[in-house]
Amino acid sequence: MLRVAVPNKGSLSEAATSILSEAGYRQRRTTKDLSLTDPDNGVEFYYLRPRDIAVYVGEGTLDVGISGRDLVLDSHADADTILELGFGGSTFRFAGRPGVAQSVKDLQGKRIATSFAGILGDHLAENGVEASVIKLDGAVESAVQLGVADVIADVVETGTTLRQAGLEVFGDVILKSEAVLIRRHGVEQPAGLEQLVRRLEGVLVARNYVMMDYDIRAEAVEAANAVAPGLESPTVSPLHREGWVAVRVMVLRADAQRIMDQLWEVGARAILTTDIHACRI
Ligand SMILES: Nc1ncnc2c1ncn2[C@@H]1O[C@H](COP(=O)(O)OP(=O)(O)OP(=O)(O)O)[C@@H](O)[C@H]1O
Ligand SMILES: O=P(O)(O)OC[C@H]1O[C@H](OP(=O)(O)OP(=O)(O)O)[C@H](O)[C@@H]1O
Ligand SMILES: [Mg+2]
Repeated sequence: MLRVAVPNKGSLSEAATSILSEAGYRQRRTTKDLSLTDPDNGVEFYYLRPRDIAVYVGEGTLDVGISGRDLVLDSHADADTILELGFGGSTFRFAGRPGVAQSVKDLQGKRIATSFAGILGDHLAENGVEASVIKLDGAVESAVQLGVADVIADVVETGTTLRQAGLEVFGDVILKSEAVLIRRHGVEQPAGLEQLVRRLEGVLVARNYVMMDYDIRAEAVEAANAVAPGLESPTVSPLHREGWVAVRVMVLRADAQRIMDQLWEVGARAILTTDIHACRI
């Protein structure tokens, strides 16, 4: 059986369970369950902290897992990203009281609080900066006010927590993160992984794309294809009405309205978009 690690708590937990359910896998009913077997799909799920998932997968104890890119890099786990999952997006950034520093270069000799000592240490070393790293478990934003650190390096999503603590980001984004599916580096592909990846890719496509149908005069099809070329090639079918065809094409959900406008401009009519429920590309 394929052994899959799933975040049990925190920001990634709910979205990880939803994407697996959408991909047709059984998921645990209560948050107290530590593991769950899905015999029909040949998969065992283990519910663990996402920081620990990087370690289990890196050690080869579990075949694959869902974690955050930042957590994987922070733990220096021997794991590769197989698939970016499109949720749990965040940035990892420096922040401090207004004016305290402009960039990482200003941090020589400073005290920096963080829960990501691995990423911070790597970043300081890359920039040739020596600073003292104060390792905290959470609520890092309070470290400045409470006087244990001069600045912090922390996960920033909306920036609300920073603002509440009277802090501002400074310097470049250290890392952009999102939830990722990981497996141990350099081992043979475990049985069942290909199916899991294909199913998850199917969910991502169904989430990110819509199906667009329209009617157009045959001579305008090329112009319409230039606007919406589809993933491979649009399906063009004859219509009963002479000189007209029906076209079916997948487009990015985020671009759908703009593409409908442009298709209309080149002569498309009866333009419809529909959700894709599930797919294999
Ligand atoms: N707003 C957010 N806050 C924290 N982590 C976030 C946020 N958005 C996305 N993430 C990502 O979630 C992962 C952290 O998950 P984890 O469960 O360890 O912490 P958490 O969500 O802060 O949970 P906890 O409540 O235990 O602090 C990281 O990959 C991080 O980048
Ligand atoms: O930019 P924002 O949208 O405010 O989100 C970022 C904050 O959310 C997380 O904290 P969490 O609530 O997980 O608490 P923690 O610091 O104790 O982990 C993270 O550590 C930041 O503090
Ligand atoms: Mg947290």
